[in-house]
Amino acid sequence: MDPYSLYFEMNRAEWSELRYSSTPSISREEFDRRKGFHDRISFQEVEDIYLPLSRFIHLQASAARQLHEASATFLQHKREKVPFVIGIAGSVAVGKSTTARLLQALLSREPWRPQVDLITTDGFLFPNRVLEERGLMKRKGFPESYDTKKLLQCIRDIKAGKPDIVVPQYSHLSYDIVEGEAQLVHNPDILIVEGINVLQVTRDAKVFVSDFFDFSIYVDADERDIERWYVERFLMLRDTAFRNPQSYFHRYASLSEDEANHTATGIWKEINALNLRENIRPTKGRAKLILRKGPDHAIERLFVRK
Ligand SMILES: Nc1ncnc2c1ncn2[C@@H]1O[C@H](COP(=O)(O)OP(=O)(O)OP(=O)(O)O)[C@@H](O)[C@H]1O
Ligand SMILES: CC(C)(CO)[C@@H](O)C(=O)NCCC(=O)O
Repeated sequence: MDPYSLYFEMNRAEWSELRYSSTPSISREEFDRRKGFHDRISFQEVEDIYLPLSRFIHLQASAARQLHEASATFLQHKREKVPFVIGIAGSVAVGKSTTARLLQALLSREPWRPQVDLITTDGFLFPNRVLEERGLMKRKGFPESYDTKKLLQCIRDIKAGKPDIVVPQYSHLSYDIVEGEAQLVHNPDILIVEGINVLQVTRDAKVFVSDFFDFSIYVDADERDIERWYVERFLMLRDTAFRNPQSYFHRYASLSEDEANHTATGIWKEINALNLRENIRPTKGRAKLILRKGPDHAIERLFVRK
């Protein structure tokens, strides 16, 4: 079975042609001004890939709103604001957070000025205390390490338009849930849910997070490239965040480059690569859009569900 037969395949050149029908554009000045808007993403990448993508999602959201209005009129019900929910899945270190933050910024610039909120499923990991009790500290990111019931309830409530939904927060610095900290989601126009597990289904559940998605994206790349990005990020963190005594990985700050390489490769192989193969990559074919990156993070091919 060809897993891609359900998709329109487009290469970078074909996709980037779409930017000519994609308003509003963004100037170099605005791009430079909005630091943090793009992390390490190049202006070219935003112009060629992410502007048409924002436009494409805007189109999907508008169509969903129109359909909702038509249904409400037909049913003689008052129409309500229903958030358009987008899931972003993919491996650890493939660039989900970066893609999610950029899309959040671009979508909120669309002419209808939607309120776009972004949450990550990291906040639904069990706290380390629970993971330790259950012997799951080396299974962080695997399905059993998440409070999936709580995650489902939260997405369901947001999709139902309930106000002030509380999303727990995870800190990569302390490598744990931050007790007493929360993000409040107040009935946004668009909600982006980013996380390795957002397209997962389990045999024992009857409802899945993706049942509440209107659109979904899988960020894909060659496993060897993702491993390299993971190790590069680890090395970068060794020189920055790990230096902070509050960091769970503070002990890694004093590693030599070779030792850090070895440690990061070990964590990748023992935890994240296993999870990618067993639980994350098998969900790729459930996404409405697959973004396929090349070795330098540039998107080379896109697969859009027919
Ligand atoms: N488009 C891009 N261009 C250049 N670098 C990028 C791009 N996207 C991500 N990166 C880099 O790749 C690394 C991983 O990115 P990011 O943190 O967004 O991944 P993630 O999938 O959210 O990871 P995790 O699941 O571990 O939180 C980071 O060092 C980031 O700066
Ligand atoms: C929090 C997750 C699971 C997902 O973002 C990931 O970043 C993680 O911590 N994985 C466990 C192994 C590691 O430390 O990379």
